[in-house]
Order: sequence, then structure tokens, then C-alpha cells
Amino acid sequence: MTSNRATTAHEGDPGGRGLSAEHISVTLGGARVVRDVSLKVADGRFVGVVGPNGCGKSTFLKSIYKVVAPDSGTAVLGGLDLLASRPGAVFTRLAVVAQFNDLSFDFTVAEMVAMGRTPHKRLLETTGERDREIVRRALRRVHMAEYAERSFRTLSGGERQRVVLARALAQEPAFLILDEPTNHLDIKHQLEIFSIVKELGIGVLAALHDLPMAASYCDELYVLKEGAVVTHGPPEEVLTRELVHEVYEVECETYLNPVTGRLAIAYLDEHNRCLATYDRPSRRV
Ligand SMILES: Nc1ncnc2c1ncn2[C@@H]1O[C@H](COP(=O)(O)OP(=O)(O)OP(=O)(O)O)[C@@H](O)[C@H]1O
Repeated sequence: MTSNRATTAHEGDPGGRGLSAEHISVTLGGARVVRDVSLKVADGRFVGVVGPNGCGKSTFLKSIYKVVAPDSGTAVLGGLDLLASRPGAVFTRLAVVAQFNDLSFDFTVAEMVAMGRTPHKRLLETTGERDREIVRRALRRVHMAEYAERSFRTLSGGERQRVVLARALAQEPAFLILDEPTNHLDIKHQLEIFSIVKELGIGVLAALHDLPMAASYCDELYVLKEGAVVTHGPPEEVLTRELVHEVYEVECETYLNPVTGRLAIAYLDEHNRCLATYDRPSRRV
């Protein structure tokens, strides 16, 4: 199933603080890994990018948050040309929660979160009491307040992920990019991260692996395969058995769970035996 909705639905303004990426292509190591991807996130909407391993989700997001330079394309956030603007201008309004594994210096948790204040400060301006209060509040929000003086390096993967979210909260962004934000998290903390992000009420663009989770939290999904958008739209329309088969090469059945009334996915083996079922989680956490 291939749709050309991606090209037709991008006309118009995504809204005052929305994101509009147009015709982004990226080449890495001689290979074109993102192919002419266009996407819009209206202000306050939660948009997911899904697709199999290596399909280019992270690379596309990195091209927007300035870690990877695209070959071509534009990315505009609330009227600001992200690709042409200095990081200082970009990161006063855009925060990123990504995998954070290599750290050359040993920072405390509070110091890590305080880095979220950096884009808002003038050169050589030190951390003030207001910044410290914002940091404390962010750490409380992710239930990591008691870790404030711990070395970030000594934290577990899931604890680190929550601190990285706290750093993004301390940035007080108008828009959030999540690059596989729940990889290390158990189910409670996955739900908690999505719940915290939803409560912010700002535009969110997230690369996600868990399809039922994506269906539950995203207003709209873009599906990537081999670097290109296959289709996009509301999760209930996009996540069909045909789409899952085409993109992930697995058989499945989608159905409404009779208990929750929500979309669920049963993955099937070649004899149509159910391998696993995945339900959309409740948003009440
Ligand atoms: N620095 C690089 N040099 C060469 N190839 C790269 C580089 N970074 C990524 N790639 C390749 O680009 C492709 C897309 O990678 P990317 O990390 O964007 O995929 P992804 O969809 O986020 O994957 P996953 O779900 O496994 O995290 C992959 O084939 C990857 O091997």
C-alpha cells in the first residue's frame, strides 16, 4: 500500500509554533538514507514517525535538530528556518530527547539538567536561583529529585532517559523532538514519559518503535520505509494489517480490544497462530 497523501497534505501553514519539514534528503556513507521526506506537525499535535530498523527515522530527526546536514530540503519551526539558524536561536524553542550514552565528562544529574537552561542565557551568564528552581521542578516532574547530586554516569539507562527528559523540560521549549525516547524504560516509565510529554501541550515529533503505543499517543503517524514516507494519517487509518505486512514483513491482525475498546495488534506466525498481542495502553497513568 503506497499513498501519495504525504505530498498533497503538506500545503498550508502548520500553525504559529508548528513544524514544517519539506523535501528532506540525507546521504550518509555514500547511501541516500532519507529520501525526499516532507512532514508537518501543527502546534500542540503529537506526530509519530514509525518504520523498521534502519529506515531512517533517527537520521531524519537529526537533520531537523541539526546533528546531520541534509543534502536538500527545508525545516521551519514557528517561522524560524532551523537549518539556516544558529543553534542558540533554535534551542530556545526546540528541545530534543534522544539516546544519550557517551559522555566524556562526569556531570551530576543537576548539572545535566541545568544544561537545558544554556540556550536561554547570555555568554558567561551563570546559573541563577530561577534556573535552579526550574531544574528542581523538572527533576521532581520525572521523579528524579533525590538523584540531583548523583553522577549522571552512574545511572541506569532508564534513569538517564528520565534525566534527559528533565533537561528538555528545563529548556521550556515550544516544540519537542523525541528520538526513540523509551528504549530503556519499563512500562510504568514509558507511560509516564508519554504522559508528561502530552501534558506539556506543545507540538511533538517522535520516532517510535512500539506501534500500539504510537497509536495510543500520536494524533498522526508517518510511516517510513527505506528512507521514504510510505503513508501518513491518523493511526487507526494507517496501522492496517496490509501496511504492517508491507513495511515490517510480519503478519498481523488488528482489532478492537473488547475490554479497552482500543486498537490492538496480534502478530501471527505462518500458520496464523498468534505470537503476541499488543494492546493500546490506557492513558490513565
Ligand atoms: N554515520 C553514518 N554513516 C553511514 N551510515 C549511517 C550513519 N548513520 C546511520 N547510517 C545508516 O543510515 C540508515 C538509517 O539509520 P537510522 O539510525 O536513521 O535508522 P532508524 O530508522 O532510526 O533505525 P533504528 O530503528 O534501528 O534505530 C541505516 O542503514 C544506518 O546504518
